[in-house]
Amino acid sequence: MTLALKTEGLACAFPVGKRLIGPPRALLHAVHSTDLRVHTGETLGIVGESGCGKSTLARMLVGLQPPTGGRIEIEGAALDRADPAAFGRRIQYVFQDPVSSLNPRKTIRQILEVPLRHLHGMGRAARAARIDEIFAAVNLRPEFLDRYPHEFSGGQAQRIGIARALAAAARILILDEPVSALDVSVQAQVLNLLADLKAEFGLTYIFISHDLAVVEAVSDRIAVLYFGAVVEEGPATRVFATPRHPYTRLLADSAPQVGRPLGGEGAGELPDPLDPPPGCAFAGRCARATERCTTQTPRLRALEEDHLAACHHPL
Ligand SMILES: Nc1ncnc2c1ncn2[C@@H]1O[C@H](COP(=O)(O)OP(=O)(O)OP(=O)(O)O)[C@@H](O)[C@H]1O
Repeated sequence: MTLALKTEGLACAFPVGKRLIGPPRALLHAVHSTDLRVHTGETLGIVGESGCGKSTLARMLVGLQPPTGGRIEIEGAALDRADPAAFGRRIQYVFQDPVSSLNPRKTIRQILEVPLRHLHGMGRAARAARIDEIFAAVNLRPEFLDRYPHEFSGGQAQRIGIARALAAAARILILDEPVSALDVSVQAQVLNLLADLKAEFGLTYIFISHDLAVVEAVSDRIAVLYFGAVVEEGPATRVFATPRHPYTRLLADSAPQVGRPLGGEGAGELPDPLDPPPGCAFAGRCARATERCTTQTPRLRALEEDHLAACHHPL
C-alpha cells in the first residue's frame, strides 16, 4: 500500500501572553510532535474534544498553518510551503460551515473556476467542461451554477464545497467536521456522496469530527487526539470497542448511543488517575502540557490534572 500522507514530528506551538519586549510568556503546544501515516485510498478519522488541536493539525496539512516543527510528505514529496499551489493540487480542505466558506459575492461557477484556473491553468472551454462533470458528480443541477452561495441549503452548500475541492483535482481531502453543521437527514446524504466520490475518484480522506458514531462509520483507522498528541491509533472496528488509552475510553463512554440509557454502565466514568496507561503518551511532556491556556474545557483540565498527579512528572 502506498502512502498518501506522512508526517514526522509535526508540531505547532502558539505564543501566548505576548509582551512588548522579549519572548512571549509561554507557548501553547496546540499539536505536539505527531507522526501520522495515511495510506492511499483509506479514510483516517481524527477525533478529540474541542480545543485538542484537530483544526490546527488539519490546517498544517494543507499548508494554511506553518508548523513550528517536523515535516509533512504528501504523495512521497516534502512540499514547499512557499508554493501553495503545490499543496492545493495534492490536498484540499472541506470546511465545517459550508455557506460561510464560499465567497458570497461570486456565483458558484466563478467559485469553481478559481482552482481550475489558478492550479491547473485551464482555458475557458476546458473549465466549463470540467465544472459540468464535477457538478454532475456531486448531484447538483447545472442551473445552480449561476446562483450565489446564500441561495443554497446547508447540504447543497456542502456539496458545492466538495465540488470546489474536487475541482483542484487533489486526491487527498481533509474533511473538517463536514456534516456537523447539517441536519441529521442531510448528514447521511452527504456521507453517502463522500463514499461514492471516494470510490469514483480514488480519493484518500482525513475525516475530522467530534461525532464518534460518524467517525467510526466512515473510517478505516482512527487516531485519537488529546491535548495535541495522538494517544491512540488503530482500526476503526477496534478503537472504540476496546479502547487502550483512558482518554479513548472516556470519549467512548461519554458518546450518546441510541438505546443505551444515560448513566448506564461506564457512562461518564473518568479514567482511574492512579492507573496511567503503560508507555504513557505524556511521558516527558507533562511540563509542557501545563503551559496550555485556559481555553481548555474544565473536564479536559480535570483529566489532565489527574494525569499529571498520577504520572509524577516534574511540573
Ligand atoms: N492562532 C492561534 N493562536 C493561539 N492559540 C491558538 C490559535 N489557534 C488555535 N489555538 C489554540 O490551540 C488549541 C487547539 O485549537 P484547535 O482549533 O486546533 O482545536 P480543535 O480541536 O480543532 O477545536 P474545535 O473542535 O473547537 O475547533 C486551542 O487551545 C486553541 O485555543
